[in-house]
Amino acid sequence: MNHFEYGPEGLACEGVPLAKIAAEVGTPVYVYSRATLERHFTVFRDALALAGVVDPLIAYAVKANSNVAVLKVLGDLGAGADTVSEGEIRRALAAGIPGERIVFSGVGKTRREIAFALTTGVAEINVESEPELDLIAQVAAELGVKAKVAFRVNPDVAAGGHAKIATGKSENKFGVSFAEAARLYANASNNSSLEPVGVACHIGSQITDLEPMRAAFTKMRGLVEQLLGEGLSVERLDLGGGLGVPYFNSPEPPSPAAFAAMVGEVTQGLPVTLAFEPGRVIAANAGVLVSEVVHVHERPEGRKFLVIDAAMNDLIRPAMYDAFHDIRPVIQRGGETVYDVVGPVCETGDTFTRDRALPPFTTGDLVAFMSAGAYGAAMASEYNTRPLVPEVLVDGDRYAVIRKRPTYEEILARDLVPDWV
Ligand SMILES: Cc1ncc(COP(=O)(O)O)c(C=O)c1O
Ligand SMILES: N[C@@H](CCCC[NH3+])C(=O)O
Repeated sequence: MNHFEYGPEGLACEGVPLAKIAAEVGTPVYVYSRATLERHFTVFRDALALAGVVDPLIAYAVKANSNVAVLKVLGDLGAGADTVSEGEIRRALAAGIPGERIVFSGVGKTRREIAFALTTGVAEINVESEPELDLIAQVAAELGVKAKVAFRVNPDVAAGGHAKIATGKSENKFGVSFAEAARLYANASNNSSLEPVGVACHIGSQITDLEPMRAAFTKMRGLVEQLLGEGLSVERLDLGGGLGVPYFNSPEPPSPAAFAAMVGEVTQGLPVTLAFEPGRVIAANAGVLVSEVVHVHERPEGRKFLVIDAAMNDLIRPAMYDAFHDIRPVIQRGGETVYDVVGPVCETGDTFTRDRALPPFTTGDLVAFMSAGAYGAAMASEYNTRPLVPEVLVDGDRYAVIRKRPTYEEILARDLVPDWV
């Protein structure tokens, strides 16, 4: 079931034409389908259940799309939250996701963030290095609490995909080395301020091949068995996120069912519960970015630029990772023209695509960037003082603005000019 389909009024999200949202909210605007978010989460959850994974913690990776309304849709279905900052923990809590379903990851958690996480009773703080373990123990001792920690282990497995988002090799900054994990786990078990609850791994994002995951998870299984064999208590194995999604021209990723079957095989009989941190697979294809054509600029040398009102600050994935997003006309039409699609920001990198065959456009036409629900709005900025792009959630025939576009007054009020300037 696809919730972004053409109807009589052009491309629609569920029952709401994107042209209607663009007219009422303005462009650029992110539009998300509640039904798709729910379907992606339940497909992931049901696939795990079918593969025999009992009672997993599915901690949605908040970084993919951190709007509180989106978190609430997922939280209401039982999702937990994988977070990487105090801000993300606060968002998850605001969406009603309880501390016991929150995982706190990240290589540079500060003293303040650790203290905040401990007071909210998160399910596990994923420890990424030995100095961090020491800091967590110190903060927990000061607060008089026992910190539940899991060790994020770097399995030294290459996951393929873009180098900027690979995390599972020992040259990357993430996680403690596989060789150190057992020693650190044992040390933590002897520290009265720490309660080691498990081990975790996450080898990268937009992974389209199950084999590196299988290799990493098999190593993690070995580690759990080793720890249990040493008489240590291990409750949870967190297998991270990273499952890829179809971006139209990309290699077809494994389905959640194939992923879950592989997980079921690798972890069969292991006496621990499993946790997962899926982000993109839940949110990417639940959202689009709608933008309006500002000009069509044709050079005498032949290149045609489609200048639109969205820019790299609104959707940075093409500029940052050379990512491909399918671009569709909101109103279908025939014919084909080859365009470079660019935004108004003064950087050559503000190019969404080059030499893309699209239907012919004129000023005022609307385009939709597909698969933009993950790492779209969440990575947006106000570069060039372009107001942060608004977000809309569609539910059947109705929609709500779930993040409003800031006014220029609000933007300017954040800058404080001291009286000595
Ligand atoms: C620790 C951790 N967990 C989960 C995720 C979510 O990844 P994805 O959106 O690829 O599922 C990431 C980002 O790659 C991450 O760094
Ligand atoms: N932001 C990246 C993914 C990074 C994953 C975060 N660990 C993207 O858009 O593809």
